[in-house]
Amino acid sequence: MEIGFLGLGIMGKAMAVNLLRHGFKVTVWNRTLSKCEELAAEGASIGETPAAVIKKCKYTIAMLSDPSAALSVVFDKDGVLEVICDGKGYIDMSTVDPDTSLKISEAIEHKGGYFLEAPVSGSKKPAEDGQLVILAAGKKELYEEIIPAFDVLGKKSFYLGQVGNGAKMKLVVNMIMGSMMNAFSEGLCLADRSGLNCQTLLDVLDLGGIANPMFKMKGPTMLQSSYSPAFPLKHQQKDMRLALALGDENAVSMPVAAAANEAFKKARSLGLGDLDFSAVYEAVKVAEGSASGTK
Ligand SMILES: NC(=O)C1=CN([C@@H]2O[C@H](COP(=O)(O)OP(=O)(O)OC[C@H]3O[C@@H](n4cnc5c(N)ncnc54)[C@H](OP(=O)(O)O)[C@@H]3O)[C@@H](O)[C@H]2O)C=CC1
Ligand SMILES: O=CC(=O)O
Repeated sequence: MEIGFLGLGIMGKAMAVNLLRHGFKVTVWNRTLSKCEELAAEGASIGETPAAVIKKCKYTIAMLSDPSAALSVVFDKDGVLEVICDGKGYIDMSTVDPDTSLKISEAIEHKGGYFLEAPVSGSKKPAEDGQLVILAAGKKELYEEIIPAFDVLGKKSFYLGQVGNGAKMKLVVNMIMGSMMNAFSEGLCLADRSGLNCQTLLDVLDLGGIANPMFKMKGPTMLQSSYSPAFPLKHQQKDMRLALALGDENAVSMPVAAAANEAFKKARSLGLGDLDFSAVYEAVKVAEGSASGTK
């Protein structure tokens, strides 16, 4: 199966490498074209534009930063829409809002192409290990045809029905994750400020009912203030913002998520947006520091 791949960031690069290592022929494109070289060394072909990739491949996957990137790659000059046609499939695995996905889906189907949204849960390591959880929605036939690739990229795929449902599911999951990361950061801060040993807190958490892989993986690096990006904080804040918009639309009150979003915004304003999302701990520490200073 020949697959096109648009977007070679943290996730896209790992996913494209996985496909190559499992015998897929892959043609890649990235806005910063130099990033394609590493993939070429793994055996990928390079497409000069998104349109060139679509032209060459029956199926093309996109893994881009946000709604504006996802729209730009489809609608701009030399974009997907210029050449997509009958019999071609476009699978957008970026985390975007349902409206963005729907806009892309309608434009592609209008040209005779097939569309699937398929955002993923799981970060850099699961992407490298082919252990993502895939949240697909859209054209069922395309979902069935692309399963061999999904089987390489993920440990489980869900087919969720109409376009928008994959985006919504992903935003709900990441809204919960971002809120948890904030509660965790506040807990670490409270333990520290009240004279407890934070490593002991991690050990206690890991043995109880709220043990989870995220606390286990991020806790030790957070205690070392080490935030090499697996999931960039700016993307987590984008997901909180999009989840809150979904809440607005459905009149769902989400005060916990709204507070978490503020903390991620604060972290961005401190220049932490390109670090891992666990760097929100630094923003929480700053907030707690100024609060205790005014006591
Ligand atoms: N990292 C993670 O743990 C996870 C991320 N996600 C989601 O996956 C998506 C990708 O994440 P990740 O790989 O971490 O992000 P990165 O920031 O590492 O990569 C973003 C990619 O988008 C491209 N891009 C950005 N803006 C544009 C634009 N205007 N036009 C064309 N291309 C553009 C970048 O190109 P360039 O190299 O030129 O900048 C790059 O290839 C995001 O939606 C994210 O929320 C989902 C699950 C986990
Ligand atoms: O979107 C991020 C993730 O870890 O999943």
